[in-house]
Amino acid sequence: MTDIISQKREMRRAMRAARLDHWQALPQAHRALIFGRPPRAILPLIESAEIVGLYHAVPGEVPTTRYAMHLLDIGKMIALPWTREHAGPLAFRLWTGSEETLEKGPWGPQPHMAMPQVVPDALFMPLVAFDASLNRLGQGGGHYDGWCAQHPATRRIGLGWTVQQAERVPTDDHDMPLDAVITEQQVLLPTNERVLP
Ligand SMILES: Nc1nc2c(c(=O)[nH]1)N(C=O)[C@@H](CNc1ccc(C(=O)N[C@@H](CCC(=O)O)C(=O)O)cc1)CN2
Ligand SMILES: Nc1ncnc2c1ncn2[C@@H]1O[C@H](COP(=O)(O)OP(=O)(O)OP(=O)(O)O)[C@@H](O)[C@H]1O
Repeated sequence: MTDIISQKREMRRAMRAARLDHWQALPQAHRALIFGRPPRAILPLIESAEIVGLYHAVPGEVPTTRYAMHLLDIGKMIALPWTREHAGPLAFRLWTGSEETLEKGPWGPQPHMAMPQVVPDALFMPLVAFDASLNRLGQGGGHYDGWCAQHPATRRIGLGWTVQQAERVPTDDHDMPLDAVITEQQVLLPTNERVLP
């Protein structure tokens, strides 16, 4: 086991716990409201996108329900992660925005296999941890890493709570930095510019 792998494992453990604690402390009705719509600062990353990728949040993750509704309202198509099996590669399939059109997948609700597979032009990704250099730590399955490596033109936007910011996320050669991170307190951009959401 290389040092980076064990550092990532330890950071994942600590940050998953911090993420869940933070989420649990928020009143349920407030969680989704905090992330109402993508902040102005990231509009350049999504304005020309026809298809925007989101995710179906699990406990602890930043909720995406309001983003989904907003993106549909402004005429975007939205897509969600889809995998055939646990270890399977990640794909994206279109989503109508209705919970009823989702079915049970290996990792949770996902679009039906009959929905068209698409390549989102911009992708909102759940984070386990991030840092000021826009490095991302995910679940460790390599799902997003693999997909992003094959689709480098897709803009990568991380969603996380401020408590998930690390001093420095350990990185491998395959890790691709994000184009932006949105938290409940700020938007992090590559220039280290800090703006309010
Ligand atoms: N909401 C959501 N959807 C997603 C992801 C995600 O992180 N969040 N994914 C992101 O890739 C993909 C699914 N991959 C996942 C990989 C691992 C775990 C997970 O929960 N892992 C275990 C720990 C596994 C380990 O450390 O060995 C866990 O947290 O208990 C979840 C999803 C696609 N869909
Ligand atoms: N582009 C890639 N090509 C081949 N293997 C990769 C690639 N990206 C990641 N992997 C492999 O996937 C596994 C998980 O990588 P890593 O620990 O960086 O996960 P992560 O970024 O936290 O997770 P995820 O990408 O699922 O959000 C590692 O074994 C890594 O070698």
